[in-house]
Amino acid sequence: MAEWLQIPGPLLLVGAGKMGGAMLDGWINLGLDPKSTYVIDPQPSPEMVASLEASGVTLNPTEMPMPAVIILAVKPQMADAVLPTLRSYIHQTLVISVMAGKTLATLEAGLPAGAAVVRAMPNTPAAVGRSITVLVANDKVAQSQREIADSLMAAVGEVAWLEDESLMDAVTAVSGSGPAYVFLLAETLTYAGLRAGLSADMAATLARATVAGAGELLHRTDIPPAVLRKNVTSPGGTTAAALDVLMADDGMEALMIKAVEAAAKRSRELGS
Ligand SMILES: NC(=O)C1=CN([C@@H]2O[C@H](COP(=O)(O)OP(=O)(O)OC[C@H]3O[C@@H](n4cnc5c(N)ncnc54)[C@H](O)[C@@H]3O)[C@@H](O)[C@H]2O)C=CC1
Ligand SMILES: O=C(O)[C@@H]1CCC=N1
Repeated sequence: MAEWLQIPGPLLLVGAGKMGGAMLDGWINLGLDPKSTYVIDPQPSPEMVASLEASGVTLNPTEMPMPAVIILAVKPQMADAVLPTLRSYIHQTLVISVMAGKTLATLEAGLPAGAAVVRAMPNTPAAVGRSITVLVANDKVAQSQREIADSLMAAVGEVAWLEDESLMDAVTAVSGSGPAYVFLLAETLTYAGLRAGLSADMAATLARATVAGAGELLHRTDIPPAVLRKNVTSPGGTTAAALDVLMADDGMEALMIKAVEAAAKRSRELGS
């Protein structure tokens, strides 16, 4: 096992859906020991069942050793039902919740007194090692547990820590939900290509390669996105004509501000 993925005991994932599954895929691919990895999920997808069987991870164990780490990746609406069921699995255990909106105080209230809790907001590019996760810890988290949380999330991408938990709603709205905005860009570019006369296949291929290529360029250089945009834009050219539309007063910036505000508001609502 790679040194950065060494967990001092079993890992239990509660909720192996899209986000939990993406992280687990990343960890298993990067050497997490499947024999010390357990999943609780009453309704896993057939693909998840097949993937767990293939990797040797135990699904819905009837008994298991006390976990060192629990990853909580059920829907926020399930928190009240699920948190009490975890009490018997918690003894010097680090609980990492990725649930949108659910605050450290809410999580602490549902867990045994003194539980070490980290709230994390990853995103689904974790499945390919390209997540960005923001974490915030309660005051029961030991330095060694902070390092475990950091290692797990660093194994699937970039990591940043916050001191001010109130910023997690904005984080969720920007990077937690953000991949969906980018996928929507690929979808809408495809549709626009169709409307411009391309075949469905050609439009989808061009849109996918363009979004992926532009993302890769952004990833591989420190050049600010505004400069990369200007590098595409010849004065009086085709891009400038499109950007006149996209950068109008009611264009992408105004829309994105509204979208991020809506997501942050929903995050706050899910927390209450
Ligand atoms: N999907 C995303 O991009 C991100 C999701 N999150 C958070 O991750 C959490 C999960 O979201 P998704 O994976 O998208 O949802 P999902 O619906 O794909 O996965 C939830 C999983 O929980 C399982 N589940 C339901 N009841 C359960 C129980 N009692 N015990 C154990 N498992 C149970 C379901 O069968 C399902 O497989 C949410 O709290 C969400 O806020 C955070 C960051 C990004
Ligand atoms: O849509 C949601 O609520 C979750 C949280 C961030 C991404 N997906």
